[in-house]
Amino acid sequence: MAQLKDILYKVSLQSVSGNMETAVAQLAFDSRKVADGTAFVAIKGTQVDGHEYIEKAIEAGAVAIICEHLPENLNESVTYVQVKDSEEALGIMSANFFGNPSEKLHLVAITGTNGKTTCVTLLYQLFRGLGYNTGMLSTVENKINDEVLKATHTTPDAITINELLAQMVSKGCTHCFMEASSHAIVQRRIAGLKFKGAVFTNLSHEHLDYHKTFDEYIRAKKLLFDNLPAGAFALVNYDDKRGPIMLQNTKAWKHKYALKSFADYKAKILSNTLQGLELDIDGHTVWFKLIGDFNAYNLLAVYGTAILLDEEETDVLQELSAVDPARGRFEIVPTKSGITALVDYAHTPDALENVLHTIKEFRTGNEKVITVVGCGGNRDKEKRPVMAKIACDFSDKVVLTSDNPRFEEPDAIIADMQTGVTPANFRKTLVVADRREAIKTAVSLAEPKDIILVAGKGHEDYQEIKGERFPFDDKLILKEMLDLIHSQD
Ligand SMILES: CC(=O)N[C@H]1[C@@H](OP(=O)(O)OP(=O)(O)OC[C@H]2O[C@@H](n3ccc(=O)[nH]c3=O)[C@H](O)[C@@H]2O)O[C@H](CO)[C@@H](O)[C@@H]1O[C@H](C)C(=O)N[C@@H](C)C(=O)N[C@H](CCC(=O)O)C(=O)O
Ligand SMILES: Nc1ncnc2c1ncn2[C@@H]1O[C@H](COP(=O)(O)OP(=O)(O)OP(=O)(O)O)[C@@H](O)[C@H]1O
Ligand SMILES: N[C@H](CCC[C@H](N)C(=O)O)C(=O)O
Ligand SMILES: [Mg+2]
Repeated sequence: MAQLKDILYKVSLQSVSGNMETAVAQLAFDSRKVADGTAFVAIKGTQVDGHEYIEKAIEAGAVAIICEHLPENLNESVTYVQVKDSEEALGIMSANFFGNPSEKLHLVAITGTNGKTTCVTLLYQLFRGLGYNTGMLSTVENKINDEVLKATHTTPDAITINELLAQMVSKGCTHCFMEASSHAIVQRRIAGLKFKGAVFTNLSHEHLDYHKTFDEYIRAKKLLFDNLPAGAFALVNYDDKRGPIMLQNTKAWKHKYALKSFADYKAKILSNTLQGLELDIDGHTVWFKLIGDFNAYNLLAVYGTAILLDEEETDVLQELSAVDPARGRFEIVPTKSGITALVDYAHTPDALENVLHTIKEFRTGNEKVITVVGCGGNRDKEKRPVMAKIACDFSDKVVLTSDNPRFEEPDAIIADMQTGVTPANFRKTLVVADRREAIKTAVSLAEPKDIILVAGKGHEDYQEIKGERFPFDDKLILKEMLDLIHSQD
C-alpha cells in the first residue's frame, strides 16, 4: 500500500479534488482490471477513450481517478486528479508505485526498426556469461535470470515493465536490457524509467499505419534519446542515415558504431558463411555464431554497449563469440534432405531484403531460392507491395500467403502485395492463402540443394485471425512437411 501523493511524485498535476493521502493498493489503466483500492488512469486509446470507463472503474472499487478531463459528476468518496498527459502520468506513477526499480540496476534500451530483439538477446546472454544476474524484456520472451516469462508486447505497458523490473531487483539483477518499440515511446510506456543508456540500430519503413508519416516515426525513436539524462550513454549506428539525428538533442554521452563511417566502435567483416561471421572488432579477430552482414551491426552494437558498461574488451569478445541468435532469426531447420530450410522474422522490407541478400551471397546459382511470405493484417499497408517485390527480385519462386490477417481478409492483403509484382516476375509467384498449405507447396517445389525461406513470423507460435490466436509455428510445420515430402531423398 502506498499513499496517492507519493505515487504522484514528479507527475505534473493540473487539479485535485479529494484526499491525496488515500491508500492505493494497485494501479490500473483498464477498468476490467480494477479491484478495491485501485488508482485508475484514464487513457485516450486508438480504439476507445478510457475516460468513458471512469464510472465502471469506480463501481469496481477504484479509490482514485487520474484523467485528462474531469467527469461532470464527481463521486465524493473518490479522489480525482487531473493531469495534462495521462500516459506520461501512468509511466511515472508505475515507477513510483514499484519503488523506482530502474534506478537500482543498469537499464539499457534498444530501439530501431530491426535488430532490437537480436541485440537484447545477445546482451542478456553476454551479461549472464560474464557472471551477472540479468533481466531482459523482449518481443520473444521476458527473462529474470533463467526464469522465462511470457511476453505479449515488444515493450510491455508501464505497470508491467516496472513490476518486472522490481522482481529483477528483488532477485539481485544488476542489469536489464529491454526493447523500446516506437509505439511504446509514443505511448509513454517508458516514462519514469531511468536509463543507463540507449542504443539505436537502424530505421526503415515500418508502422506507418500508426505513425502516419516517416518523420513522425523518426521523431518517436528520437524521443528516447532526447529524454536521456546527462550521465547516460547514447550509442547509435552511424552508418544509418538517421544515426546523427538521434544524437542531435540528447544530453547523454554520445557514441557511435559503424562498419563504414568513422566511429568509436568499428568492425570489419572478414568472412560471412552459413556457419557464422568472422569479424575484426577494434583490432581483434573473432568468430561469431550469427549469420548475415546485418548481424555484424548487431554484434558491434552489443560490443559497444558492454564496453560502455565498463566491461573488459577481451572478456566481452570471448563470451560474445559463444552466444546464440534469438529464436526465429535466421534459424536453420535441420533436415536430411539436402534442402536448406530457414525461418526468419523478417516482416519489414529492409529485413526481408537483408535476409534474401545474405542468402544470395551463400548460394551458388545452381539451386532455387523459394520464399514464403505474407504481410500482417491491420498493420502498415504501404509495405505490402514493397515486400512482394523484394521477395520476387531475390527468389526463383515466391509463395504469397497470410501472416496474422487479424481483422482483414487474407485475399485482400495478398492482392495488395500483388500490386508490387511486376509482369516479368508474375510467373514466379503462387498464391496460397492458407499458410500451412503455402509451406507445404514450397517444400513440394524444393529439390535437394534448394533454399526455402519462410519469412515474417520467426518465433511466433500462433496465427492471429479475427481476434483469436490459433497455434501455428513455421518451424514445426516446415519440419513436418520436409519429413513428409522429402524423407526418401
Ligand atoms: C495500437 C496500440 O499500440 N495499442 C496499444 C494501446 O491500446 P489502445 O490505444 O488501442 O487502447 P484502447 O483499446 O483504445 O483503449 C483505451 C484505454 O481504455 C481502456 N479500456 C478499454 C476498454 C474497457 O472496457 N475499459 C477500459 O478501461 C484501455 O485499457 C485503454 O487504457 O495500449 C494498450 C495498453 O498498453 C496496448 O495493449 C495496445 O497494444 C495493442 C494490443 C497492440 O497490438 N499493439 C502493438 C501495435 C504494439 O504495441 N506493438 C509494439 C511493437 C511494434 C514493433 O516493434 O514492431 C510493441 O511494443 O509490442
Ligand atoms: N541490424 C539489422 N539490420 C537489418 N535487419 C535486421 C537487423 N537485425 C535483424 N534484422 C532482420 O530483422 C528481423 C527482425 O529482427 P529482430 O527481431 O532482432 O528485430 P526487432 O527490432 O526486435 O523487431 P520487432 O520490432 O518486430 O520486435 C530479423 O529476423 C532479420 O531478418
Ligand atoms: N511487432 C510487430 C510484429 C509483426 C510480425 C508479423 N508477423 C505481423 O504480424 O505483421 C507488430 O506487431 O506489428
Ligand atoms: Mg523485437
